[in-house]
Amino acid sequence: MTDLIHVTGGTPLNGRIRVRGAKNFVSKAMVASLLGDGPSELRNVPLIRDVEIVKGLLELHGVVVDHDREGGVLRMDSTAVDSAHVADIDAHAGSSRIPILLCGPLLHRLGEAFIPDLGGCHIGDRPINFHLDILRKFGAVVDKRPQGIHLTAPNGLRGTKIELPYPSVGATEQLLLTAVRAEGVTELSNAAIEPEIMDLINVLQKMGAIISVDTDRVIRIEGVKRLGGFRHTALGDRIEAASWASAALATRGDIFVEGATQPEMIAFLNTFRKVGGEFEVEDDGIRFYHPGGELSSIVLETDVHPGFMTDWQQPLVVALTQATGLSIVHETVYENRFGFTEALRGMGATIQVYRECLGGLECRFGQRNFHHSAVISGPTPLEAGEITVPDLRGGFSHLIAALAAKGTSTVHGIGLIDRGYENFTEKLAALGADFERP
Ligand SMILES: CC(=O)N[C@H]1[C@@H](OP(=O)(O)OP(=O)(O)OC[C@H]2O[C@@H](n3ccc(=O)[nH]c3=O)[C@H](O)[C@@H]2O)O[C@H](CO)[C@@H](O)[C@@H]1O
Ligand SMILES: C=C(OP(=O)(O)O)C(=O)O
Repeated sequence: MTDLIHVTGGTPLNGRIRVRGAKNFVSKAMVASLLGDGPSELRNVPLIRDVEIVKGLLELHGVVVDHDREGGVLRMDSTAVDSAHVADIDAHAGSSRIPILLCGPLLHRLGEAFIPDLGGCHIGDRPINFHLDILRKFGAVVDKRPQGIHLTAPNGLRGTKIELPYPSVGATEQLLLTAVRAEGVTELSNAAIEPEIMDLINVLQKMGAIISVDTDRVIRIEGVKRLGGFRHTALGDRIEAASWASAALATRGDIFVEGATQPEMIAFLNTFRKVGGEFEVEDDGIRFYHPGGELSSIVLETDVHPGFMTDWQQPLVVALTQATGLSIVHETVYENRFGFTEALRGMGATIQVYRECLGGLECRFGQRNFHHSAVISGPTPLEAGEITVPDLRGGFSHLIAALAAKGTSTVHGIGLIDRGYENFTEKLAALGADFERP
């Protein structure tokens, strides 16, 4: 298969598809298995590239992984974890952001860790200063080398008190994965509380950890000496669900997303309704549909949970090109997440990006040189284009634009989409899309 897809747009997407476990949880639960003495079993695992990447990382460290791909079950046995394979792990440089989360588990298991340069979507600088500050506070010694970061813990890891400058998802996970086996008590203030983090806490508690979460973003962990394995079914992927919902809206379609769940999508559902989309929540999923007539423009700010998440922003912006009036979107989580709008402009969308904060939320990017607000004027018919995928969600957004556009578009670099969307071409086919992946 080549890395491109030809899409002939203009057909509403109609039908039923299924989403499985969340990319942003499954990969972390896989890392958690490294902390356990016994075997772990994770169910509802999607076939996405990030799972393959983390499987490779675990295997490199001696974890025996059995993957029932169709059944979506991963069995991970970390009994034989024995070395950090410093040279080999370099092969994972640039693959995803997950390697940084191996620090705590490897320091506990081996007293040493080597982390190659990270990958992930290019939607901002994505520094790891919070991660390294956390690890240092636990007592780790961090040595930055040209090809990555080497960590040791000569005196073991000890519980600590930390306040995050910003409720970072990854840094909160870093702290959890390190604190559960550190000596003593750890307290984190200004923690991220995304549903994927709560499910990671579920996993860690099943393994034997003692963790409490207060309503004011404070997480407290009492370190324990050993953890066992876990058996767990991953929560569904609310980003994938929202992406298909946005595709239904942009193509005037009707999609039932099996596996989508309401509690994790409250903020998205509110916004979807304000734009004019309709939805019906069922026990096994959510039906998202365009009810006919015009869509409404909205004012939207992305935020940490329980706000409107940044990963929902890009697919929804495509639907907003079809709404009547001016929509304003203020991106407050990443400084550079509107790059994908350039291709949309090339397809006929009217989108202007601004350095200013167009919204009321306090944001870290306001007085700096980042185009992090967008004004979308609609409705604008979209014309087919030749597009190159910039990042995971931006790529899916381009796909939606091509599906909504008149004519045949060519989307290059769709391999990036496989990182977070399971079998998306099969799902497109099930929804009646007209496309060819040569
Ligand atoms: C694999 C995974 O789960 N990825 C998700 C995770 O990314 P990730 O965990 O990388 O995102 P963070 O929540 O850490 O990042 C949020 C903000 O904090 C900043 N920051 C973060 C860490 C740090 O050490 N220093 C720092 O300045 C980042 O640059 C960004 O501006 O949460 C994001 C926010 O919901 C999602 O968009 C990503 O899909
Ligand atoms: C930004 C994302 O992922 P990552 O952190 O893996 O780059 C995403 O899932 O949209």
